[in-house]
Amino acid sequence: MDRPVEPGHFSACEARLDKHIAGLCSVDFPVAVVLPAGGSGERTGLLTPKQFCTFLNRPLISYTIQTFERVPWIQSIVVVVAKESLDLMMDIIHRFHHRNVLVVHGGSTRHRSIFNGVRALSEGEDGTARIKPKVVIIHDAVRPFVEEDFLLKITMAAKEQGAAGAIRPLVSTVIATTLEGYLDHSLERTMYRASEMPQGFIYDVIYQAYQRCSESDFEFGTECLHLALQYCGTNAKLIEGPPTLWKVTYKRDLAAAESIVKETLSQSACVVTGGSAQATELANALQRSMSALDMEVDVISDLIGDNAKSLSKEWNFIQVSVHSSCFSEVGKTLSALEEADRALLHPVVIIWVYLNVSEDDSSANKPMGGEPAAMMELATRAKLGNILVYGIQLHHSEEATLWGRSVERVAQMSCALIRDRSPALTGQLLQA
Ligand SMILES: Nc1ccn([C@@H]2O[C@H](COP(=O)(O)OP(=O)(O)OP(=O)(O)O)[C@@H](O)[C@H]2O)c(=O)n1
Ligand SMILES: O=P(O)(O)OC[C@@H](O)[C@@H](O)[C@@H](O)CO
Repeated sequence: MDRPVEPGHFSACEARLDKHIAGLCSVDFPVAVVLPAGGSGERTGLLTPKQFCTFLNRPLISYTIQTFERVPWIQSIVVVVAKESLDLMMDIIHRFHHRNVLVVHGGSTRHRSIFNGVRALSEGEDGTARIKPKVVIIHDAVRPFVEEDFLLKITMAAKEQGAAGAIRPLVSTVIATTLEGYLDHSLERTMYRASEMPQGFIYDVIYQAYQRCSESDFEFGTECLHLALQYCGTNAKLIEGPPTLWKVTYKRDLAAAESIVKETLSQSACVVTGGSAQATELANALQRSMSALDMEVDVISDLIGDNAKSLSKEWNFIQVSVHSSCFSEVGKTLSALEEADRALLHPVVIIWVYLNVSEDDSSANKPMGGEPAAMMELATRAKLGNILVYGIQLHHSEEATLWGRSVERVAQMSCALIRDRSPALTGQLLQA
């Protein structure tokens, strides 16, 4: 059953098409994507199909959809899911504000699912005709890491050749076995490549290939490029892709995918000083220490005016406070991030660094302004909005060596909190 996601679906597509005509994109013909996501993910050993397994509070398929949504010359995305997952898929589209996505139900095999998706691009369930794309990209929904420039290569090659596919070198030798389970012979590895995704096709090529292929193809086949050659005489252009094209197949691949996303979120941080001299001194010292830890740090006084642009491009904020009533400063950053809906797709980190500048050493380890309970309350509210708030307290020292060590500890703790993004430590008051 087709589930048009929202009114204006095709008008949004036409708007994107206008962008092509305006020459703002290098692709001047309609392109659509089919994401087969109707499998059960048996090889993960998990009850939840891998495309719906979550990491960093989002299901795997949402990362893949987001990847394609960011490509301006792709008009629409068809997601093919099992009938029992239709409602879950609609909920994911709604929760993460995915647009230009059409959901159709899959089949008992990958080829059947893909054909359902391809067909939906030219005909509605009630048989009404739809504006079919010139090129259709087919990409497994469990391959979240694909770059726009490679998609462009595949798309342009498909337009020229009729079909194109991503390949990768084999990492293990392929051998032929006897019926008794012994080695028959090994294949010359340099003669072979692994067929990956994305693949691209002139729409009519893949549509006709599926119309002509056999039941055996539908039941046992795994290669769309083969169908194009076998049934349409279209020989695909093969393009070696980057190593990021791998497919989530086993449970460990989900952990690998989470690690890659965390790494992309942890490249930089923005230190907000509030303008005080001591906070700025600490921020500049942190910038030096954290850059030595491969974290690029920007230092600003506040998040208003021109500085507000940091809210829409940064995933990590370090708020340095020297006043006892410091919650209000973190509260302001929190409200600005919530207002910008910044944490919709990825968790945002706020590290609240309380620099105790009092001369009285006895106050060195007293809790920062306000009670830790208030800190925990603020962090608990923030976590509901996918914003992770951590606290670090340090005492300002005039003694250079002591001060240097404190700054280094804050830098290391901040990098660790940003890179790990653990919900478990939110609201904690750590001592540097
Ligand atoms: N009937 C099917 C089977 C698979 N797929 C999709 O095809 C892609 C690649 O297939 P694969 O990695 O084999 O996924 P599963 O079939 O789910 O995995 P398994 O073989 O471990 O069950 C996945 O996005 C999967 O959801 C599909 O749309 N319809
Ligand atoms: O074989 P699986 O069902 O694990 O996954 C599908 C893959 O085979 C497929 O994505 C590529 O080989 C390209 O055709």
